[in-house]
Amino acid sequence: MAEVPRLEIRNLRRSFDGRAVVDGVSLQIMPGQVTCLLGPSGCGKSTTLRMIAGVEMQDSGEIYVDGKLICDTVTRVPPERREIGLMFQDFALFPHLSVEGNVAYGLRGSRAEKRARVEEMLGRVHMQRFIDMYPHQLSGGEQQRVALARALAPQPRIMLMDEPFSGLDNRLRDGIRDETLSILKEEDTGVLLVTHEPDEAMRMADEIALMRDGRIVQQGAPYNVYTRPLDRASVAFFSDANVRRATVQGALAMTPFGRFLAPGIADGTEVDIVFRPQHVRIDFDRAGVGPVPTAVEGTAARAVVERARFMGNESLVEFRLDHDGSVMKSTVPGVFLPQPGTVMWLRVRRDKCFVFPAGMMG
Ligand SMILES: Nc1ncnc2c1ncn2[C@@H]1O[C@H](COP(=O)(O)OP(=O)(O)OP(=O)(O)O)[C@@H](O)[C@H]1O
Repeated sequence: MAEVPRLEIRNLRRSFDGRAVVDGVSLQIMPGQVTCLLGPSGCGKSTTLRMIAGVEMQDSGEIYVDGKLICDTVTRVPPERREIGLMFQDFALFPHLSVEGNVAYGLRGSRAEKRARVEEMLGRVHMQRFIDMYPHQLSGGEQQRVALARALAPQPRIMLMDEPFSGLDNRLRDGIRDETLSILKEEDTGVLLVTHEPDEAMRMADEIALMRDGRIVQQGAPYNVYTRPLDRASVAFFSDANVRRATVQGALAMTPFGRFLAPGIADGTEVDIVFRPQHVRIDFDRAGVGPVPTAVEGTAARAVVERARFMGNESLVEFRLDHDGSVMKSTVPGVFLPQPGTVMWLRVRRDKCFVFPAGMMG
């Protein structure tokens, strides 16, 4: 028998003041699966999450948990009976309850059972020694970790998380994030995590649902969404992107980097050739001569270093192309800091670039 999704939403819609903020969103999350709803600010991610949580009512569409309808426009299971855990950025702890009281809230069983579960959960977020303290005695990051323990303690079937790690400093964030993921996977929870940070989505998600203007525009494994972007906006959302505009003639687009294939695109159409800085290949100038053209990397374009910055894991070098003075960015692993004014030759890997009709920003 086919496995039943932990969470399924069908065609959710919600408008505010006549504007569709969530415009027909459907998705399924299987047990133990983490799906990230990723998109720019204001695209409708939080509204989607709030409807699933039951704190916002949809105009239309259905929500199912383990195959059971919990909400459409007729049926409406109240939020507290949906067996959905919530971990929102502004989801405050109860100020009058101790850390123990907060984490035990919503737990069933004997006092001893509750205490054992509270200790286990606090241990997992490294907060055991704060068990008798009150929220006002904790830092923001510590409060967030207690909130996480509280959300995980009742073993919800589904966990909805809205930028849950954003208040933590970098060093803590990675550890808590990984620990949270492993708890959720162990307990077969389905997770829907909202973020506007591609790095966070890539790190956490089994599947990314890319959202824009109230719709899911692309969905798949992080690798697929990153390497097969839908349009120029999707490339630019994940990383810096270089763009060359060109006109198609005979299914080819001519650029200072040589020809690019543009199959199926009509003569005279303008296209944007989009490529990430890490796919620009740099060669040194040898007495005014660039490297020999190849099928994989095309023709080299002469360029001058504008500036170079060390970024930690890599260096970012900005070039100005001789051809038209446009700026191209390139990243190189490690330390590579050529002097401004240095002449170099740039090539673009054909298998790593994308050709989209011009102006297709989604
Ligand atoms: N109660 C409301 N009344 C009117 N407009 C609303 C309401 N709630 C949300 N909106 C609008 O709906 C749009 C989507 O909001 P939402 O919070 O879902 O976006 P988001 O993708 O989660 O953004 P962010 O990452 O900034 O939180 C925004 O333009 C917001 O102003």
